[in-house]
Amino acid sequence: MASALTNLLQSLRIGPLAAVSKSGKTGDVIILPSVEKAKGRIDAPENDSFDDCWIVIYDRVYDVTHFLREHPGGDDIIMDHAGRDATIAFHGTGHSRHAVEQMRQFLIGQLPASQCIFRTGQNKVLSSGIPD
Ligand code: HEM
Repeated sequence: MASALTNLLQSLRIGPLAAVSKSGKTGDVIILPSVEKAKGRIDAPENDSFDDCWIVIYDRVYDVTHFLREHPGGDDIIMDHAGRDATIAFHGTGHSRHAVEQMRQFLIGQLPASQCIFRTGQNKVLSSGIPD
């Protein structure tokens, strides 16, 4: 029952990120192979604290731990979405092109294809304005 509820919350994108495990099986966040620093952190279960903060925006996973305190909109507003999907909040704020460019440096991974709602399996974005 607990897992059915977790699945429902995750499909609504309001639950915590799927646990990241070493197995890399479906349902896990896919860590970009090029991101060395992520490797040692793969066991971290939640990634929702000031010391370890990941958010999802447009199906991509960002490690914003070191950006939190520099964020022009404040750290608290990002912490409201820590370990969760922040797409609606990010989009609703109407971030500039500069903000979208800046976001790239924090990219560490992507949701599995089955959980992506802004991209096809071939990683093609489904609408303009979404970072490719
Ligand atoms: C990696 C992710 C993020 C980056 C790189 C980022 C970057 C920025 C930047 C550069 C600005 C200045 C205005 C602009 O250029 O658009 C800004 C403002 C703002 N951001 Fe973010 N942001 C991120 C995530 C978020 C999230 C998840 C929220 C959640 C609601 C958020 C809320 C805001 C708000 C409310 C402002 C307006 C601040 C003001 O004008 O007083 N941001 N952000």
